[in-house]
Formats: sequence, C-alpha cells, structure tokens
Amino acid sequence: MQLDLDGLVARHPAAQPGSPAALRGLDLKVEAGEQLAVIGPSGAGKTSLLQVLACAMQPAAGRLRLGGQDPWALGQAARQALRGRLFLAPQVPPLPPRQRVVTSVLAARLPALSLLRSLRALFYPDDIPGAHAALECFDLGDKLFERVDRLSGGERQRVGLARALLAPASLWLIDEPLSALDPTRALQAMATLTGTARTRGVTLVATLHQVDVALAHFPRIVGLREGRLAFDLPAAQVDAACLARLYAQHEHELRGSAPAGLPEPAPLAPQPVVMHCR
Ligand SMILES: Nc1ncnc2c1ncn2[C@@H]1O[C@H](COP(=O)(O)OP(=O)(O)OP(=O)(O)O)[C@@H](O)[C@H]1O
Repeated sequence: MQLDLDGLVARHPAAQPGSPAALRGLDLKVEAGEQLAVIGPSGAGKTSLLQVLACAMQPAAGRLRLGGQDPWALGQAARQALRGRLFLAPQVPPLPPRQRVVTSVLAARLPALSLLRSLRALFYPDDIPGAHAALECFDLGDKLFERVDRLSGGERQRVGLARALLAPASLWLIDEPLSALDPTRALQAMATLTGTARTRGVTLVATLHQVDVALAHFPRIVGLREGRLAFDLPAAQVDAACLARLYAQHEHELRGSAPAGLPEPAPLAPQPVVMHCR
C-alpha cells in the first residue's frame, strides 16, 4: 500500500491544551512494498505516526492518503474496510488474557471473515496448522494451546508479531517490536518480518529504539524529532553526525545501540536513592 503524507499535523485528543502537536507538519511518501524504520528520541512522535497511519488518530491538518484514499473522507463502512487492510502491532499487544494463543493469533484474520465466521472462529479455531506455522516463525510453536496470561512478556510480544503473518493486510505498522525480546530473538523476529513483507509485497513501517538493528534490517530510515522530520535517508547514508543531531540531549537513548563512529555518551552521574518509609 502506498502512503502519502503532506504537511500532516496530529494532536492527541487527551493532550494538554496549548501543548505542541505530536506531529507537526510531516511530509512523507512511501511506495507500495517499501520498508522503513522510524527512529528518534522518546516523545519524537513515532507511535503517533503509526496511529495516524492506522486511522486510529485523525489528522488535525494536512493531507493523508493510504493507497490513494483519504481515510477520513470515506464513510464509516469504507474506512472500516480500509482498516481491515492495515495491521497495527502495538508495543504491548492487546491479547485477551484468558484466550488460547491459537485463537489470539487467528484473530488477525477477522477483518477478512463474515460476522458469522468471526463468531465461530472465536470458539472453533479454523486453521490450526496456519496458526502453528506463524507461531513457529517466532519460535512459539509449542505455545499453540497455552493461555495468553501464562506467557512471558517476550512471548506475548512474539504472539503479537505472529499475528502479522496471518493478517489480510498490505500495510504492517509495527511499534517497537523488540522492546521485550532478547538479542537473538530480536534478530530472528526482524528477519521474519522484513523477509515475509518483502515476499508478499507488504509495505512495512516499524518504529525502533535500536538504531543498529534499524540500520542493519531496513533500506530506508526516517528520523523524527519533536514531531518533525529530521531526515529521510537510505540506511547507508545515515552517519554518526545525523544520529548525533537526532539524539542531541537524548544521547543516553543511543546507549548500546549506536553504530561505530558515534561518540560514546558521557556516563550518567550517580543519582541519590530516595527511600520511602512508612
Ligand atoms: N495518549 C496520549 N495523550 C496525550 N498525549 C500523548 C498521548 N500519547 C502520546 N502523547 C504525546 O505525543 C507526543 C509524541 O508521543 P509518541 O508516543 O508518539 O512518541 P514516541 O516517539 O513514540 O515515544 P517513545 O519512544 O517514548 O514511545 C509526546 O509529546 C507525548 O507526550
């Protein structure tokens, strides 16, 4: 799916009056099947960008086109149909705690099913081999019939990512997919997502805190800072100077993930420990 943002401004409905908008005049064009990583310091607007692309937050100004359509000019039914072609994986996947993993994973297919088949699928998983194959890609094949609330945080995150493989979507919006994963699983998850998206021609937009992972796995890197585009470059052109500017005053967020060439941030001064006694 093609994406086109032109001077896009977005503000969270619950934001304090007078506070700056989360996205402040963003221009971005993404061709169908492209893969890009969005990086930037905390609060830069990375998650807000995914929410706008997922039609979960309406822009306050500017232009948004998804697959050539303005989602907010469509009627509710048409917008819902468009949402069915998008897959958003939030940082913490909203998995019902008492549900079996198989049902949670297959729920990704609900947008493609009729109401009757959706209801039936909640009680009788209709493609157990398909769910198993998706889970296997994230090393979770043995958790097929486990209850979601018995999974670790990292396993839940991987279940959330496995859903992408079953979703009938041509745009994957993946928010911080590695926040709860160990380094080996993180690399496996990245390779699965980028490889599958490439094979299927799915457009992939992922936000990442791990700059080294972003540079290694994505051909295009978008740097966001204070809701604005800091740069939009091929990964090979993102150098230490770009990153130093992007993370200025937030150097500690690059700790452990900066590529070679970026100066090591100064060590943080030891902080006093405050004990709260009753
Ligand atoms: N639900 C919300 N209500 C009000 N303001 C919000 C909400 N979510 C985010 N914001 C504000 O929008 C701005 C951008 O936040 P966003 O979560 O998009 O940043 P981010 O780059 O994803 O940060 P992080 O890396 O910490 O997840 C911040 O100033 C934040 O305080």
